Amino acid sequence: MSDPRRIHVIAAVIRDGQGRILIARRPDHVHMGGLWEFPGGKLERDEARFDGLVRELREELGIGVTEARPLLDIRHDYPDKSVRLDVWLVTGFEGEAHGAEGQPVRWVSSCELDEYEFPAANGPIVRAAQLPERYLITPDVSDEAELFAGLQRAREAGIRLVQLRQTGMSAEAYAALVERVIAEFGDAFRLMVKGDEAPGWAGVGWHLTSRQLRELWQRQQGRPSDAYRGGVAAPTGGGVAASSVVGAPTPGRLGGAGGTLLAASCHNAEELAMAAELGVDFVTLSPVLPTATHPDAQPLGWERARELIDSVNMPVYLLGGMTAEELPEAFEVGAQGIAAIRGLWG
Ligand SMILES: Nc1nc2c([nH]c(=O)n2[C@H]2C[C@H](O)[C@@H](COP(=O)(O)OP(=O)(O)OP(=O)(O)O)O2)c(=O)[nH]1
Ligand SMILES: [Mg+2]
Repeated sequence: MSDPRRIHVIAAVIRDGQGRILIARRPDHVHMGGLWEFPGGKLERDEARFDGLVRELREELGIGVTEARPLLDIRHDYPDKSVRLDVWLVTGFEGEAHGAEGQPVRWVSSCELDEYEFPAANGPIVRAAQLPERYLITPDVSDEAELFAGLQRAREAGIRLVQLRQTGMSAEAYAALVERVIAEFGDAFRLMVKGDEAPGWAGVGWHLTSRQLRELWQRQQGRPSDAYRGGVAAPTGGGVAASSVVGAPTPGRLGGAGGTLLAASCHNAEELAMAAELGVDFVTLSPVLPTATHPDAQPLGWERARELIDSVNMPVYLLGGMTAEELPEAFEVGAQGIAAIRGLWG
């Protein structure tokens, strides 16, 4: 991050009250010209990050930022220049956004982001813009009615990303349960499932255990990308769609294809590096704080979590002792948000 040749760029995912996101088209003659982007530009010498954000959005869109927080901080090396893309989520602003420098701008839904061509570095930014701040992992419950009641409460609480985690079930019983959840909740959730192979339901994502991550990473060495995504059906639309960023580096990439999310559970730098190489859409990192379910595990703590998040270019959900109260701190260390079982099970 301290490399003086790396250009520090502030970019903004601006979200309006209807959840639409503003994108702008870069002029033809500039670096990455003609591609769509999240508005922003180079931080000036000795300028604070938030001040740079405010200045850029005033210059480029004629708006005054009133509410914003860090969303994702990534590094990318283009052949001709290296950038740090310091991306903020802007949820409050004054004025009407317009292309103040004559550039075309467009408000689009998070799914529609997939239809636009962005610079190669933007894959994880598009994903971060599409993913919510809370990731619910379902607890083991004694009966299905309890599970469905909890999912209903989660839907009412605005939770949109859910991992159906039911341990001690046969693969067949689990698959039948997934189908009942899809039938009941449809597009209300972006559903992530566990299992030994990529799920075959349209739009349902696959959350790898760290053991599966390692195995897939080992098998993937020297293999063409997408070798393990066979059987994943085409997206139905709705919910958070994974994007296919044209021009993105594809080696080893598994995530995103066909609108299906790929995620992995990580606990250390090595697992994060494997997840990054596989090109997963997002990860959970745990345990951040001590938890009742894993009393023996050594928690990472906030500062180690910050360092680990800093080392990768993808959205990270912090897991382990998290509740909605920890969200501000999670954002502060650079996380996408929090993942939790009990902490989000209202
Ligand atoms: N603003 C923005 N820049 C991006 C994105 N993705 C991406 O790779 N970049 C790169 C392209 C450029 O090399 C750099 C941003 O520089 P810029 O040309 O927008 O800088 P600026 O607004 O300050 O303009 P200027 O000083 O060159 O006139 O970051 C993105 O989504 N938004
Ligand atoms: Mg700019």
